[in-house]
Amino acid sequence: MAATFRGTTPEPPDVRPRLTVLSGPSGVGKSTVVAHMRKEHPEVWLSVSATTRKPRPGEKHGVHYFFVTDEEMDKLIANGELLEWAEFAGNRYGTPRAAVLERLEAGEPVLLEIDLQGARQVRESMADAQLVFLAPPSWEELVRRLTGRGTEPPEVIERRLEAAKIELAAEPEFDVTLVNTSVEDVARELLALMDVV
Ligand SMILES: Nc1ncnc2c1ncn2[C@@H]1O[C@H](COP(=O)(O)OP(=O)(O)OP(=O)(O)O)[C@@H](O)[C@H]1O
Ligand SMILES: Nc1nc2c(ncn2[C@@H]2O[C@H](COP(=O)(O)O)[C@@H](O)[C@H]2O)c(=O)[nH]1
Repeated sequence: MAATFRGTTPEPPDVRPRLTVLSGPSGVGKSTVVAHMRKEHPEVWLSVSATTRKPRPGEKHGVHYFFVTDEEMDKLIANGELLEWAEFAGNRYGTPRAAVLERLEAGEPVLLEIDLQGARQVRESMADAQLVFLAPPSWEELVRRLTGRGTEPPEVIERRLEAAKIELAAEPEFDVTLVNTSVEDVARELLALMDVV
């Protein structure tokens, strides 16, 4: 299992945090890992974010995101309905607060897949959250994955890669780093960190 941990394999804490945040540069494979993990462990509850980004082909409202207008996002923010929110590569994204708190209250394992700015906000508001950084095996592989996904035009890829440089530099702020060489290995390690298996 230690194969994809960078640095020392962390000791399991005595009391596991129940909220886990998965972050990492765009294209590193966060959604792929989470989808793989939830196929076998649907009991892991993944927060569905609100975003002003337009849906990609195949993305469904309420499943992949709540796709909202700028005005709707303004209201969510103004009404304090988001646990955290950030602007990323020209769009806004945020985590609906109520659903997360309900699931935590019910004692369920809760996962957020969000960017660095959001992870920092969660660290501030929920000190016992576990912050996991997903790193690419190399910069070249990150570029290959983001480009190869084929969902963004070149100028958006450029913006995301600029953001990726900042995100990669912030790796030491996280509790654990997993290197996404193998989706299966990382999914298994994430489940273990969440105390699901
Ligand atoms: N371990 C891996 N090896 C090879 N390719 C991978 C691996 N993990 C993910 N990928 C591929 O990399 C691309 C990006 O993955 P994914 O969309 O999951 O990234 P992401 O981190 O969720 O991106 P974003 O933050 O932009 O939403 C996809 O085409 C996916 O199939
Ligand atoms: N701070 C937040 N970041 C979020 C949230 N939901 C998703 N994200 C992150 O945005 C980027 C881009 O996502 P994409 O779907 O457009 O590729 C990526 O890093 C996501 O993790 C959120 O609620 N808050």
